[in-house]
Amino acid sequence: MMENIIEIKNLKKNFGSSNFFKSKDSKAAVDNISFEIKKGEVFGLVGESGCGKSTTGNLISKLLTADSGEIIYKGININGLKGRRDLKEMRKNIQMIFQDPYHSLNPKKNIGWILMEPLIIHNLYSKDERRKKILEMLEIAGFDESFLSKYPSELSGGQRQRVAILAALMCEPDFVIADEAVSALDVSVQAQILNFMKELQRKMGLTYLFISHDLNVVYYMCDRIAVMKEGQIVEINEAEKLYDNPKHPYTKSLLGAIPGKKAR
Ligand SMILES: Nc1ncnc2c1ncn2[C@@H]1O[C@H](COP(=O)(O)OP(=O)(O)OP(=O)(O)O)[C@@H](O)[C@H]1O
Repeated sequence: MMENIIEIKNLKKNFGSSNFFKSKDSKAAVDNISFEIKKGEVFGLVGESGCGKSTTGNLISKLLTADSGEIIYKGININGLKGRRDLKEMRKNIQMIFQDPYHSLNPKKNIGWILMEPLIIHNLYSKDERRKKILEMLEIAGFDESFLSKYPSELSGGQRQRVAILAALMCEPDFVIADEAVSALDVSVQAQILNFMKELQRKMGLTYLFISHDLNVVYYMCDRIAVMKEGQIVEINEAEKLYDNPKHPYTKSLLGAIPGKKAR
């Protein structure tokens, strides 16, 4: 039995700012969801725009604070975590990759700086070791050393996303939340980035929460998939089973919207 790296229990987030303004039927963005992700798994979260996928990712990474529920990461409820040191340690171990590498990379800094920064923030390694680590990561991405002095504006969209991914992985997290990680890229580049993420997963023993509105992309990447609708999870199953034999009408309608279901 594989152990769980994360367990989500009855997680809830309502953006209504105060009880006074909250109408009775205001819907929670994340409405009492529960699921668990096993160590080494790629777990997909799929659903239409506005269903609460990003909010879920942001709650788990603690960019947002949940109203209620538990986020149990390696046995500890991080929803209740307040201490600065505990939070910092958690932020090292749980990293996010976002949709838009144009905005997530600092345009004024070169790639060497961008990859060095996380190591400095978390005070990891000596100077020499940092350089070694950066070169090691560059090699995995297929970049040579000259890349370090380049600026984000000199890179293609796919190269930028690779750099953003490397930056997220510099501190060797074990759990990575990828929120629409390939949605901003040309279709021709998407597969390369997905394969790159798979390769990194194998090499670094990562677990992914992979968020996307694109069921084909999720199917390609994931071991198990949760389908989200209006803040709730309506179905969770192994990717193959969910794709071939959807149970919930909403999953069926999502699949029905795919012109030609792709094989993986
Ligand atoms: N910071 C916020 N303040 C108020 N409402 C928000 C905020 N963030 C999200 N929402 C609302 O919460 C709901 C869920 O949004 P969320 O971004 O999580 O959905 P999503 O499935 O990720 O969609 P998308 O892919 O379009 O981002 C939406 O109704 C959205 O308008």
